[in-house]
Amino acid sequence: MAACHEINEDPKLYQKSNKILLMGNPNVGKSVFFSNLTGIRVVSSNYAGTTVSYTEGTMKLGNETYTLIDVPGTYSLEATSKAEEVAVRFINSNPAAIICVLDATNLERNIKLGLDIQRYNIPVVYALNMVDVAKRRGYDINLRLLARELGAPVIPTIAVKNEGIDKLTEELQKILNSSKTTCGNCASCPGCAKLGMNTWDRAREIAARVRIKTEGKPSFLDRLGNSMLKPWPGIPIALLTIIVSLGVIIGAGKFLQEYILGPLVGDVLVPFFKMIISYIVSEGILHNVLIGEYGIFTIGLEWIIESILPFVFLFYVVFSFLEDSGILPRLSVLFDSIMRKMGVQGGSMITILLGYGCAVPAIIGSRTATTKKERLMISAIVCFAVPCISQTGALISLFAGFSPILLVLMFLLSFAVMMIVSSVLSRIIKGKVDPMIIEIPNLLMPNGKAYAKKLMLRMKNFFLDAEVPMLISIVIAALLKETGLLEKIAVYLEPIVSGWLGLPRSAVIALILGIIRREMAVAPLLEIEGLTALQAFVGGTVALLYLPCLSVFGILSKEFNTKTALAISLATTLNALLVGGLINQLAHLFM
Ligand SMILES: Nc1nc2c(ncn2[C@@H]2O[C@H](COP(=O)(O)OP(=O)(O)OP(=O)(O)O)[C@@H](O)[C@H]2O)c(=O)[nH]1
Ligand SMILES: [Mg+2]
Repeated sequence: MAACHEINEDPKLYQKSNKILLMGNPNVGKSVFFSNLTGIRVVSSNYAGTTVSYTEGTMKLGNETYTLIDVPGTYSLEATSKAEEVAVRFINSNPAAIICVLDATNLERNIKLGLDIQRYNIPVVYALNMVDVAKRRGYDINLRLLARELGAPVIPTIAVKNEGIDKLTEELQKILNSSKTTCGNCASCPGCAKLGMNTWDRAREIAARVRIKTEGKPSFLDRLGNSMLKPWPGIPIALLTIIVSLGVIIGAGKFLQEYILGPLVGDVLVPFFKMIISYIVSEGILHNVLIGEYGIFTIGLEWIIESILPFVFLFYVVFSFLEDSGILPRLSVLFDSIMRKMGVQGGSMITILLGYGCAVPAIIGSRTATTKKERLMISAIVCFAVPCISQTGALISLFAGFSPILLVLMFLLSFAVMMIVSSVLSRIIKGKVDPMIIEIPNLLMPNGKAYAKKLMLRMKNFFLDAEVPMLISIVIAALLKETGLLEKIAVYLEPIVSGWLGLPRSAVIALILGIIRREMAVAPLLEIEGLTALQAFVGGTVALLYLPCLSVFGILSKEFNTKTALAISLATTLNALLVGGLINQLAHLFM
């Protein structure tokens, strides 16, 4: 999903009239509301900081059309991160109204933000979301009292089930049509009467008054959620989660590859396209680009559908479950001390894990980091040592012909590189990393519909954003081969490719195409006959550590600057060639 989290900061949007802002603390359900109200699918996950830039959509209320904006979550209106800066900029941009989403299970800090927003004198309606989880935890909320304190309507909602949305839009319409704003300084409403009081104290006091305890025992999910935070049984559960996740991705992926997609490609699709295209296009370059050795309909289908797709699909099946259940932030707490050794805080683990899907959303996701140093550290770690899932799929396919131990060794090697690179960078990069601040969300059973929609969104993004550049790189491969250019380039790179890395000369194409897409640094190796286990390992190592693809280069330039993107690209390439070459040379020395 190369560019699926594309950010689009259009300054004109801040000036637009008729804006309605969806605001609130992180992880309260704003993006689910946004999808429900606009019909536009955006990613929502059960941890703070899913939306780090905004998304806009249109929404009709009566005869009026409004621009609804999914604003990044914010704990306060004093921006402490890049994502929060966006929220503050929006509230100061003269919106027509705000839908402030409150999490019923975290009343104090949600009411605190609600009170802060109240002071802006903008028409607001509060959605008290996650009332189902509050009920599970054994309490209700006195809505009338809360509405009185906040000086605006409060509507109970369960966003994932679309409950309460109609009532919410009805109230929204009413407040937009009335001239009354939330709270001026009227001295008669409870809010203004207590204006002198510290907002935190007021929020605490209101939360205590509106919460009504209904029944005793916490549910199984709440008890499990709490115990997962302690080393016992948290660490065994975490390890089991990791093993099961990898087992599903690799095991089920190989099954899909071997028994379903492999035969589909090899026995049905490739012969079918070969037959049709041979009939239409006669021998020549076009014929070879389409169905030749590096043809789109031969190798393209094989690499994309057979070697990569099963792993991408299963990665998102597993990862989306981990995201929506609230397991990931719990893993971050348990692994905080390891992450600290790498010079980042535990919470950044989620962002780095995102990189195992694709580096682009991980780099954008680093916007939630509270210091520039941490943002740079996360982005660099992802570029240096985290393979994207397409590349992992290609690596699994490459090592399938040898031993699964190679795959384990490759991942151990990437962790070692990650530790070394991060400890060096944490010394080089100036600045500081804040102590861990991570919000632990409720443990949730993912909502089936929301989960399926997210999976579909991610697969759609994979096909649109990742596969187009991959097809382009296959065309380039075919052209390089057909025009004889590949041979000419290979001569220049031979000392590195064959001399230093010990790879066959034809592996040069992997280094060229790897610039466009990460998995393309591996895929051509699948086609080389007679590759030894050592060559496969060295080739895989170079590919894994090699420079990030073009989309990553683009996002690094955008999020930081071109100098940073160039520095990271150069450093990763040198590192890849150095480590790959050393493995080859040492292996020859000892074997
Ligand atoms: N049980 C339950 N889950 C909900 C409800 N609303 C949202 N969720 C889940 O809560 C999680 C957070 O939802 P998001 O829409 O990503 O939250 P957000 O406010 O956009 O979060 P940020 O983008 O991080 O600020 C997701 O896993 C949703 O599926 C609800 O009413 N009940
Ligand atoms: Mg969101």
